[in-house]
Amino acid sequence: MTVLDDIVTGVREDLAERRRTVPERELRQRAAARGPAADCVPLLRAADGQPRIIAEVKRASPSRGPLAEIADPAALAAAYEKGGAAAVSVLTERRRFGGGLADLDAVRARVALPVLRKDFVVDPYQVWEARAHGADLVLLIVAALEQPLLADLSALAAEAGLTALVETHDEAEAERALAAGARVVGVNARDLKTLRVDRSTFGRVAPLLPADVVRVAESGVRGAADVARYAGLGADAVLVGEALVTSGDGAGAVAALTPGG
Ligand SMILES: O=C(O)c1ccccc1NCC(=O)[C@H](O)[C@H](O)COP(=O)(O)O
Repeated sequence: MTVLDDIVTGVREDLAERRRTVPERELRQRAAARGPAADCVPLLRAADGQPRIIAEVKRASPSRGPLAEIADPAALAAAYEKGGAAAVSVLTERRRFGGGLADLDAVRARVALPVLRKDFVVDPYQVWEARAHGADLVLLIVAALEQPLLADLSALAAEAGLTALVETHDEAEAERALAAGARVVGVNARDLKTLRVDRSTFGRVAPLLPADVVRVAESGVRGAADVARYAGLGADAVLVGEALVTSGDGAGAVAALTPGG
């Protein structure tokens, strides 16, 4: 079993439990009551050659184990906002990342920025759940989804008013993301089988993406030099987790990623 399979198995078990407590129709009502989500495409497009920073609330990970005690995720998100982040990503997967919907609720209540629900979305229920809890964006991982389900979840995200960040790891997955209608495509440098980070992945995959697609470089960003290199390769936005949560200064660490920005 791959790490991804293992994570998704746990996600499905946790999801079954939540579904017993909160029916999907209630989530749809709560999503509708939220009103429109942020229009994320323009907000994530690079401006004047400066990529946007998507700053992540990440407690732990399969590749690195526990990363940081985040006692107050809302305060961390507010620090990211102060430092100039364009959006906040919140990992809501519980078993391997230590996250949860409570983190999403707390962050949503504190910041005005677009918020990404970062999870392993494999069921329409999770899309409604994302919007019901105030997310503006939802992650769809191509490697975790057969093409018809990827297309269905992309369409459902749009119906729920969410922007889908469709995550890819190679050229074939980029083709699948585009075929599913993605307008925001992530290229994740972390291989989901080995968990190794290969920062050359973005340079191979991004040229396949049309100019009107927002390109997001994900994972393994250690500092401003990595951000600048991704900017040179055409990244609109860069998603950063570990380097920020381990910095001890969320605002300063975000600001330092784009020193000229
Ligand atoms: O972070 C992991 O170990 C991981 C393992 C398996 C699937 C996903 C994983 N991470 C999710 C992410 O995509 C990252 O949290 C995100 O891109 C930020 O990465 P980093 O800056 O390297 O923390």
